[in-house]
Amino acid sequence: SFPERVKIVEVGPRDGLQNEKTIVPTEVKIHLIDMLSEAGLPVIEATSFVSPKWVPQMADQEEVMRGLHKKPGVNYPVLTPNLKGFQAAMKAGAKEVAIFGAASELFSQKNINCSVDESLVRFEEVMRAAKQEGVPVRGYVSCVLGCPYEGKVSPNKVAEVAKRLYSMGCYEISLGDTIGVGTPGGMTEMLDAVKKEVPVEALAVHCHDTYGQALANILVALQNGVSVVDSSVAGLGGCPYAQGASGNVATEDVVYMLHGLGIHTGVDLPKLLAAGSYICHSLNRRTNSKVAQASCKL
Ligand SMILES: CC(C)(COP(=O)([O-])OP(=O)([O-])OC[C@H]1O[C@@H](n2cnc3c(N)ncnc32)[C@H](O)[C@@H]1OP(=O)([O-])[O-])[C@@H](O)C(=O)NCCC(=O)NCCSC(=O)C[C@@](C)(O)CC(=O)[O-]
Repeated sequence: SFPERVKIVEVGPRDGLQNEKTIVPTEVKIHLIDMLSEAGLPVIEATSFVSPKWVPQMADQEEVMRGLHKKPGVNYPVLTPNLKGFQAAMKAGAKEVAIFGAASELFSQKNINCSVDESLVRFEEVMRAAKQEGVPVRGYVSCVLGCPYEGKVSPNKVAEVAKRLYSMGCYEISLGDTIGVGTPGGMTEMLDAVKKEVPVEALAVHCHDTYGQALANILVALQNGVSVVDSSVAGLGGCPYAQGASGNVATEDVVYMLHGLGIHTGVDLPKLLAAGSYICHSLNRRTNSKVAQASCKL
């Protein structure tokens, strides 16, 4: 059986754009976020407070936060890898943050320049500060179904990192198939291990679509009781520290599948398609959403 309602976490403005080679103008990012909120998305990850030397595309994080038109009832979380990022996010008016760890040592080193254990110490600092400010924190675990540097990742390692993030106070744990290598069997095995440590109500899946497996993996996650799905409008994206990782599953395709299953999302598909078309036009690139491609031909 499937959940009646699924919360979609739109990560296009952050995960989708962070890897674009040419700097996307701040006003384009803001307009995209506003179109996504108008389309009914309840959570839009807006930007990240990371080092501009590491991810130049996110260097305008403060302007984005100040420029977007906050729609009542919509959350605009931002990534914060450390206390410095958290403090900058608070100054820019963020009301929710996300910390991002990994189930793979090498990925952690490449992505945030520290070991998994060191990252958890940094995240504890962010968590303490967030608790003081009453700010909810989401936790990511990357490489849950494979790592670009280590290959296979053990479901037990994923469960251990997820548990640590949950125990420190993350209200939701997003399980990232960073390079989109997973298949439904691997997703089931990984979720079985994680569900022993973290209640399924607190889990989200974050699937990249590199091998075309994302919708199948999401379907399996829904059958396992997961009711939060991350996705990216037009299937934008890729992680700058995961070579060859293509975009997230397209939000349009997730919404189409969910609505087809009779699952409520609150998202208006035509408005979402318009947001996807806007950003593809601005970036001069083709959409990765099959639903958007099909809708253009209709
Ligand atoms: C984490 C650090 C900062 C460590 O980087 P570091 O070099 O180890 O940090 P440091 O503390 O030694 O500081 C070095 C310099 O960075 C500055 N700095 C330090 N912190 C910040 C900050 N928060 N904001 C702005 N500046 C910062 C700091 O002030 C200093 O500046 P300098 O003195 O050289 O001028 C770095 O590795 C970094 O920024 N990494 C970015 C990683 C990233 O954004 N990756 C993509 C997102 S994760 C992802 O896409 C996966 C996900 C979430 O989508 C899920 C999935 O698909 O799996």
